[in-house]
Amino acid sequence: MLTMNKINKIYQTDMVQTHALRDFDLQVNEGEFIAVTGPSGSGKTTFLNIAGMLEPFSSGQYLLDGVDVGRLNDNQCADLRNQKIGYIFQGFNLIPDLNLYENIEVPLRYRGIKAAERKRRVEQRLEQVGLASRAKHLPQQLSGGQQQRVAIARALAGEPRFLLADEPTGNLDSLMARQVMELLEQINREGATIVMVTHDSELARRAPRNIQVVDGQLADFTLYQGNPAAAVGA
Ligand SMILES: Nc1ncnc2c1ncn2[C@@H]1O[C@H](COP(=O)(O)OP(=O)(O)OP(=O)(O)O)[C@@H](O)[C@H]1O
Repeated sequence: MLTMNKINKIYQTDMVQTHALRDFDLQVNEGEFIAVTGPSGSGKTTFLNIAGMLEPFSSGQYLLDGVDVGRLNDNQCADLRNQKIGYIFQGFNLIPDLNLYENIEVPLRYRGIKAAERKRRVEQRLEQVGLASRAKHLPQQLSGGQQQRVAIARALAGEPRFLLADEPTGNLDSLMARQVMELLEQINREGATIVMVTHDSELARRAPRNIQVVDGQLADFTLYQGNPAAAVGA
């Protein structure tokens, strides 16, 4: 589904150059659920943003379902992203003037989904994250954890085949974090491929595949649970 070959990302700011990803290689197969861990500043968010086509890379090749992302223009990138990718942002990215219902509905409008289907999806996802009674509330009227759940509902409403999540449980207590993890596991069983960045080692261990980013590269250590054969490339 996703193949990255020798991806490099260099940020240039004033006098400072940061090599955030170095010859980054990764293959993600359809239906996988991968947890990404690693030290702060090691490049996890950069990798996720590039995978989600939210920022360009400096060199290398990124194939998504066989499409060479580096050859697409901005509009083509946006189309592909809309079709295939859901993204749960670290900072929620909710629109402050819209209520919860509207926040979840916005990306569905962009995709041209009809009103009745939009209503069905928004209500289903609000229910699923336990916020159905808050549909008319504005984001500022919610706690950080509740806003995080809205951001998750918004990503899931798009029914993406490929879900990228940056610290989706970062603002949640441990009970809510487990519930979010169960939600992601359910979405994964329903067919979505998931890549989740997390600092929570307990949650990471629940994912069938763990990868670690260190200094902009995949660490040699890559732990596979439940499928030891995969660890040796079999
Ligand atoms: N927009 C940017 N401009 C310049 N440098 C950046 C930018 N974004 C990230 N970096 C740098 O790239 C490196 C990797 O950052 P990144 O956010 O990908 O790390 P991370 O592993 O997600 O960190 P954390 O776990 O703290 O969120 C860091 O050195 C960071 O300072």
